[in-house]
Amino acid sequence: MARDLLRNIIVEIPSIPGNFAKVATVIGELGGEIGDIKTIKMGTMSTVRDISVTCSSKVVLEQIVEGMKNAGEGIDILAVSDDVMHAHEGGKIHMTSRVDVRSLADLRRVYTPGVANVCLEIEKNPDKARYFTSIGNSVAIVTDGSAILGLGNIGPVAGMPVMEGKAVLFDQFVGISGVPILLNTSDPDEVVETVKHIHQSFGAILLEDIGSPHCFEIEERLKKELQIPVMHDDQHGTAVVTLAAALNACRAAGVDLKNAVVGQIGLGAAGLAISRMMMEYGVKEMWGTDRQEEATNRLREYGGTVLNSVEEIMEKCDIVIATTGVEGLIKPEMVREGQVILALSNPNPEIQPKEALKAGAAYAADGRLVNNVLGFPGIFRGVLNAGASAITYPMMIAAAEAIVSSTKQGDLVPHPLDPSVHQMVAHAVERVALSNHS
Ligand SMILES: NC(=O)C1=CN([C@@H]2O[C@H](COP(=O)(O)OP(=O)(O)OC[C@H]3O[C@@H](n4cnc5c(N)ncnc54)[C@H](O)[C@@H]3O)[C@@H](O)[C@H]2O)C=CC1
Ligand SMILES: CC(=O)C(=O)O
Ligand SMILES: [Mg+2]
Repeated sequence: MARDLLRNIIVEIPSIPGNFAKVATVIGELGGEIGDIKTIKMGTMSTVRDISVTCSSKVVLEQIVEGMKNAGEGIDILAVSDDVMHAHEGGKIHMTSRVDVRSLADLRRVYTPGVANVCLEIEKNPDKARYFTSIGNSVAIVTDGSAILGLGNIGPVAGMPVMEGKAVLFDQFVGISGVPILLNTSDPDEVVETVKHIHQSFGAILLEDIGSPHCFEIEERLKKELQIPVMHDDQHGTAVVTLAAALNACRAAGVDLKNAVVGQIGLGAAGLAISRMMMEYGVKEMWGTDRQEEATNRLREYGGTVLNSVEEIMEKCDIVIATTGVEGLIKPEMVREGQVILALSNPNPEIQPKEALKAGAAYAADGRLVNNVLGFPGIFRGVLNAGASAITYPMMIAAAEAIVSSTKQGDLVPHPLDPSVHQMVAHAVERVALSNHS
């Protein structure tokens, strides 16, 4: 069952050994999953803790809160807060200046008249914009809102929290300024024209949550027509991280990914790119299914094999990847002993990893774990550092291998908050980009 309701429960617990364990047990027994626990006050009589809890519904949440209150004498619930909505109040990003203006001399240096000399220098030598402006460190995060996570075509404004989220990750993980651009058109001609008109403000373009099939034409045309890197993250960022997860699973099982039978359920933006990446890496048996014929035709065009149903993929493949946006599409009885199941749809996977493991899978993960956050920050840092004009398959495979080398033994992927993974990806991509120049 999906546990996508996240709340923070602030609880005061009398300082008696074993009291916290009672509270934690009640949460688990009533279907809640404990995330972060912060100690707000440690007193002699009582301790106040902020416990983040995910559960499946408001009814379950009420039962958990009631159960916690009754877990022991003196236990008091001080507040139940919606931390997620709270974190979004006022938006998550803000443009700030890198220089202080404290004196008239500062003003004249960073603005008029001083700035004019810099403008003329760039006019004489446009390449200098990379050094004297923020352009070379800025990436446009472009969406039309047509495939926001697995929520469907909810429009670009409703998708803004996702774009702001990507901008936060760019900033915090690799120091890139990500600028959301919301387009009120999905027409490929209009999207391409608009991005072409604004691209000079940026060092690269990240396309996000643009649905299939129009995402394919948009990305291909922009890649051809612009001299800066363009990447649709749902396609290639996801493919890089999925390749890394599959390589790690195979490494642990002692098999060669190239000889494994890989099945892809859902051949939209993410699924087709994952299949292409697997074949590019050398996977010989790449099988896929989709409810839309035009999607399966595309897999055939790239050299993959089409199967007729989700059941058939589950029956025949060693590694199964799902990117359909359909919660619960994979039933536990379809899982085969020893299979690797990557159910990557957000916000809710095709099968919960715990259910898949219980049904016999050797490894299982969802889209929270195997997520393009492990790829896109380092990939863009790498190409911006190198001044590259495109993101290529060799760069993406190097990025996947860097993710593999950053993974601790026994894990499928590294922790996204481990800063070294983003640095490793960036270095790997930059190295390949620079070797292409020489
Ligand atoms: N974990 C991660 O890093 C990422 C996860 N995703 C997730 O993948 C999902 C799909 O995203 P996109 O590929 O961008 O969307 P999309 O709309 O381009 O593709 C979805 C595909 O699934 C197919 N599909 C839907 N129901 C199906 C069914 N019952 N059987 C077979 N095929 C079916 C559709 O026909 C379509 O081709 C979303 O939930 C998204 O959150 C996407 C990108 C990254
Ligand atoms: C992670 C992501 O990009 C998605 O689910 O669409
Ligand atoms: Mg996305």
